[in-house]
Amino acid sequence: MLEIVHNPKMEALKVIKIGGKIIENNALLTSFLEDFVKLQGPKILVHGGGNKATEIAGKLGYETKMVDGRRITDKDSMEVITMVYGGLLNKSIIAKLQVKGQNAIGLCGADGKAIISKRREVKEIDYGFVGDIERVNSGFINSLLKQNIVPVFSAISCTEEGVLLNTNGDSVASEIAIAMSKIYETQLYYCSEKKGVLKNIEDDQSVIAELNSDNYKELVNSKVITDGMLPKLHNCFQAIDRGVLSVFLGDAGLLGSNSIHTKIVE
Ligand SMILES: Nc1ncnc2c1ncn2[C@@H]1O[C@H](COP(=O)(O)OP(=O)(O)O)[C@@H](O)[C@H]1O
Ligand SMILES: CC(=O)N[C@@H](CCC(=O)OP(=O)(O)O)C(=O)O
Repeated sequence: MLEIVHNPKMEALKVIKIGGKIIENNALLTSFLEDFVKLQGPKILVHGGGNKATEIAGKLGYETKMVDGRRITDKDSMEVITMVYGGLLNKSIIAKLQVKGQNAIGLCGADGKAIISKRREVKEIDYGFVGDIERVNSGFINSLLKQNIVPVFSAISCTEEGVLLNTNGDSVASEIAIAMSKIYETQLYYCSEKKGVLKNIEDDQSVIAELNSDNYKELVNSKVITDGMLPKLHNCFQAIDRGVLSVFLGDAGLLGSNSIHTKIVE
């Protein structure tokens, strides 16, 4: 594995991802955004919104199919995704941040050619318009940070040919954090409905304080870690292996003081 030497002279950057279960709960979203606004220094927000996309698709008469926590995204679903993630959710979050005095700009991967991806190859499953990230335009993102504008990314990337692709929000956050690590000492935070990785999914207090890759593999094999937590933790360890200084998982209160959480360690 590549040895990563952190440069203490680099400025700190925080990349924070919030899941759809926080966005759809107004009280949770408001208290999260209050903590987010209070964070000093450069910061980037990434948001999901899977549940809202499923709800709106249902109202339009489209059925949603998920495989291993990933959405099968046909042409109709991709139109819903673009409207819901890139429009409704992204712009609502921006409006809430502006009211709290935080200047922010809402983006998807096509804006500023920020996140370029490739359509996922069809193997056993055809995921449709789903993208795997190839590169992140760290220079463009940094130009926004230097103007004290907070970039807020939805979970949409774009191919070189200009095709918008639905992209896992956790992967968007980790790939941005990895790319920005060349310029900043980057910390990555995943805020979801649970306080962290749980030893027992039935017990919300059973948070594992520190998780390394060996414990992680054991917990996957013993099926303690399942569903959306699988791709999330894969992204966490990718980030740590590829230059991100630290990674934390917690709930909507993760940015507040004294919150219980899981720290990913090497
Ligand atoms: N061991 C575990 N600890 C915590 N959550 C887990 C665990 N195993 C599975 N999960 C599930 O993973 C979910 C988090 O993933 P996901 O739904 O993709 O988050 P989000 O959409 O909020 O980013 C939790 O809500 C929980 O249902
Ligand atoms: C390819 C894929 O599955 N993309 C996700 C992107 C949204 C997301 O990640 O939302 P949460 O963080 O709320 O789960 C989806 O459409 O559900």
